[in-house]
Amino acid sequence: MNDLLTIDDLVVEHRSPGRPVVRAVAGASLSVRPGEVVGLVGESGCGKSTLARAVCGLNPITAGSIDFDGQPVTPLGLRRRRLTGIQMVFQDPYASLNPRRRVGDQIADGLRAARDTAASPADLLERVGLPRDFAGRHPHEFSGGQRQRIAIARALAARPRLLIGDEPISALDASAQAQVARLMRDLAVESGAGLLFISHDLSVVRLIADRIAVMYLGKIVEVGDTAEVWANPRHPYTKALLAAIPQPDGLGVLPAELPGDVPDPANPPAGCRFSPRCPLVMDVCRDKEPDFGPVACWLHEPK
Ligand SMILES: Nc1ncnc2c1ncn2[C@@H]1O[C@H](COP(=O)(O)OP(=O)(O)OP(=O)(O)O)[C@@H](O)[C@H]1O
Repeated sequence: MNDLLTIDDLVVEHRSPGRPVVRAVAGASLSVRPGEVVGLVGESGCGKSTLARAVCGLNPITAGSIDFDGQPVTPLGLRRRRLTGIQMVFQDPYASLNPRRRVGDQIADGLRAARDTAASPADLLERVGLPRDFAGRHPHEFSGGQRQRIAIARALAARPRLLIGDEPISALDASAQAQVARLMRDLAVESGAGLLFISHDLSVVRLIADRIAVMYLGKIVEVGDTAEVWANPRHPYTKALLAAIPQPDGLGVLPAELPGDVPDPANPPAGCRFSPRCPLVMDVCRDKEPDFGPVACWLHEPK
């Protein structure tokens, strides 16, 4: 099946006056097929949001390309973006929903964008597991999990072919996290849309994703089928992320044997970006960047 989304060697830089250029995405490649759920994981600051925003046309591309449905994605206005069939669900549903408007009216915006006259906001609320009569209420009347369901209903109303969740569960209570993640997966798959699900929480991504892509300092360092990556992580960074999961004080915390913080993307290390923190570092790692997939590590160079 053809890809719905193809990201090829994407570079996205942030430039602000008087500050060094931040290469937040530094040559990342990734694809999503229709009906496929791809989980994008990595620590805070590794460039996940910048990548997602570039896919939506919200961040200009410095180099490389993004194709959606065979067409290049370029920075677009909101109206055009709706028409392209990409919808995003953000981390904080309270910030992304308008507090002054009834939720039914906000969902109706999406239905209008898709020129959908058959469905009603109440139908969408039902699809995300909420009572139909919530349509007349305002966002502040709901819990975080309910608000995120409303944001998902609004996104779905526009009939996206690609749904992007940018840390959509990280602001929710633990009890709501897996439910909301599963809901996004079920609704995307049911409608044949692709889902790019961004999270620093590998254990939730494991529950819903067909494939996992691991990002480190602007690069995808490993991509593979979820079960395979989970059972046999190959990049030392993926291993470290997985090893961090059982820690009781939170997920995504690197284990003690991995030294140092994530380096500054404005001043990345030479060679492999992970080399200063890698327990298996070799000489070649400090000299040459491993610019290949599916595992960008000199220990796993393709033959
Ligand atoms: N508008 C901006 N101007 C300058 N630097 C930016 C801007 N937005 C992001 N950055 C920097 O780019 C890098 C990647 O940020 P990004 O938000 O994409 O990462 P992330 O993985 O999504 O992190 P988080 O999970 O914390 O949102 C970070 O170093 C961040 O400080």
